Amino acid sequence: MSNEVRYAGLVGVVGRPNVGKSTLVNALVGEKVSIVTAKPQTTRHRIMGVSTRGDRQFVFVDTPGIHSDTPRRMNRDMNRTAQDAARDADVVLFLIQAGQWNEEDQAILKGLKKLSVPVGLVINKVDRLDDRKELLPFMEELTQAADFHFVVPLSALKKENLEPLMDELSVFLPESPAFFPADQHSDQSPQMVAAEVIREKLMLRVHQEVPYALAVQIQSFKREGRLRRLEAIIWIERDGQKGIVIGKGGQVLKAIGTAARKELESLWDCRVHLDLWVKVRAGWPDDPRLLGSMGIGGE
Ligand SMILES: Nc1nc2c(ncn2[C@@H]2O[C@H](COP(=O)(O)OP(=O)(O)OP(=O)(O)O)[C@@H](O)[C@H]2O)c(=O)[nH]1
Repeated sequence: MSNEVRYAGLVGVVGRPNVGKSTLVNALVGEKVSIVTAKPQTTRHRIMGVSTRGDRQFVFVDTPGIHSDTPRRMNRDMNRTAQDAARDADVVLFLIQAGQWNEEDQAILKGLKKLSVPVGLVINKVDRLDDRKELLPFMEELTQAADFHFVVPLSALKKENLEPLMDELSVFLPESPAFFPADQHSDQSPQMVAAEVIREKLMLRVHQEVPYALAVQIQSFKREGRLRRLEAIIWIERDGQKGIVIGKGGQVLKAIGTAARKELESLWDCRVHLDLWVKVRAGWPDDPRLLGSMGIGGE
């Protein structure tokens, strides 16, 4: 049997922040392509995860959470990316959390109804329900609210019920040659991966003290045989945040650097030398040039 790809398409993944979009894409693709933290709004780039199975290739467009209020430029850019992703897709997965339905979900559904793209509903985090019988009335209510092409309850975290979702999705892939080689799982450059991994380690350690106002820019990236040498800048908004990110005697920054280096070494299977610098630029979330250089929107 030939394994050549005959059907390939884009699967948009939308949903309010923190419903588990990144976790789902990572689980479906089978490796970590998008960073996951417990803090909402961690996904900024339009990251693709690619899964090739036999003659079918699924390209997941893992979008930032769609937000209803958008006071700052960064959020506006994120919103636009999310909507573009949904419009370009062959099929859209609308993620919600089991047992929860709020105004944000409602607003996203309203936006999706305007698109002429088929939408399937994914009810994630079913493992958090005390009693799975609660799912039935919840599913019934939602299927009355909209005409979804399919509804799949699952747990992205526990990797439960993922196969039925892939079966549903495969019907929507148009006839097309592959977009990516079968062994490729992501369209991200190593620089983007490095920036995301560093930002994940940062968020895990300092997000309570420095909410959102953090960005990572890779300043230089060099390959020297089996070593990759990176210099990265951590941008913060205020001088007062420097101490938090650096920590007493540089301890916090050192821990972040070590954690990021170890993860990159295992991802890339080579040695990594990582230098981190902390710099202040007031108002960076409103600076289109800086955002553009980090791959977040920009004009
Ligand atoms: N219990 C449980 N937790 C989950 C499940 N899926 C995701 N989570 C958790 O929910 C949190 C948010 O997951 P993400 O995948 O980052 O959510 P997201 O929708 O991509 O979030 P944004 O990037 O902010 O848009 C993380 O702490 C995940 O571990 C699930 O099936 N069950």
